[in-house]
Amino acid sequence: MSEMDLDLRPKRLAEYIGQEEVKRNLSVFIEAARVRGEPLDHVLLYGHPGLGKTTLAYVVSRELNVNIKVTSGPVIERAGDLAAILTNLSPGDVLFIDEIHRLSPAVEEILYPAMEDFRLDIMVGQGPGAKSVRISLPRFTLIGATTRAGLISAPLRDRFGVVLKIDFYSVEELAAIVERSARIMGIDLDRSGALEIARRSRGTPRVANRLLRRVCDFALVEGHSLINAQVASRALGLMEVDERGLDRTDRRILMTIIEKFGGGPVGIETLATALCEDRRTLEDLHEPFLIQRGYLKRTKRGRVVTPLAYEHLGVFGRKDELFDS
Ligand SMILES: Nc1ncnc2c1ncn2[C@@H]1O[C@H](COP(=O)(O)OP(=O)(O)OP(=O)(O)O)[C@@H](O)[C@H]1O
Repeated sequence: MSEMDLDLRPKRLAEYIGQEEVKRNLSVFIEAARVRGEPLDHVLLYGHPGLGKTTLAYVVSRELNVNIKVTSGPVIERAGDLAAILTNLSPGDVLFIDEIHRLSPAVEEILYPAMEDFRLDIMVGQGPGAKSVRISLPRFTLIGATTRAGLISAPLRDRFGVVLKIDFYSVEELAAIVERSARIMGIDLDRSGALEIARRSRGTPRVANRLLRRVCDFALVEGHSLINAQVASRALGLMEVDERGLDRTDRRILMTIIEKFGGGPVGIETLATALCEDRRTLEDLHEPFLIQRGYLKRTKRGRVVTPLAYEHLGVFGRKDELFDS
């Protein structure tokens, strides 16, 4: 992550835009932990990539006035890696594990007693001489993040006292995020420009800030000192982000289902192969947005495009047979 991203991150709960219910819940739990002088209960955050889960974990640690250690599921390969991280925490610290659903079963196993009783049971040595050693840990708060709560094993999920869903943002909230970022970056952006970027940001702050930067590059090269709706719209048009926020890949996904698979249903693996895209990219980055906006449906037999997709792409054909009869 670049320095810029870190600078744009809100530092306090009050600066974190949107997610009102999540913030309300967290502030109560944070306050209660503070009054009791105890660490915050373990928190599981779930939501699509780029919605600000990592940002929120930093905010929570700052509100608690403790250190945060950041890692991710795939990085912790062996039980020993996790043991090293846990034994280095100070009392009250936050441990943030991104993509927590990707922890290996062996690592998950040692995480359970660490979360529940703040102890580690590890095997030392091999063969008949091997013995289990118990180490007590400082009381810490685990914040786990995952793209889908369903990907997490039930025993792990049950050990989180607080489970919070981070949702897509509204256009108004994204406009506020873009305006805040523009202020920090010293960019002249008016309300119409902010709304134009927000509308095309697929409900996601990470996308909003990325589009803001690209629009800004465009304005610089074209010599516009102020970013308004017109400048933003032209720049986003050149980037092939359409007025409903679909990018080239989104349109390619819908078009491929229509042209190669008669509108669907088609399985995700087959679709990924036809598109030469990684299945995870499709599932994590494109599908949730297309489904949420009603362009795509997930059925038992695979993915199906909706009449809205045909309409948006200006394609006619199977639509009538499929949906109107
Ligand atoms: N609720 C918010 N309010 C204000 N700014 C936000 C908010 N959420 C995210 N941002 C901004 O959006 C930028 C992009 O978010 P970023 O990609 O860092 O999210 P993230 O926390 O890594 O997401 P996730 O962990 O959910 O994938 C951040 O630098 C931050 O400035």
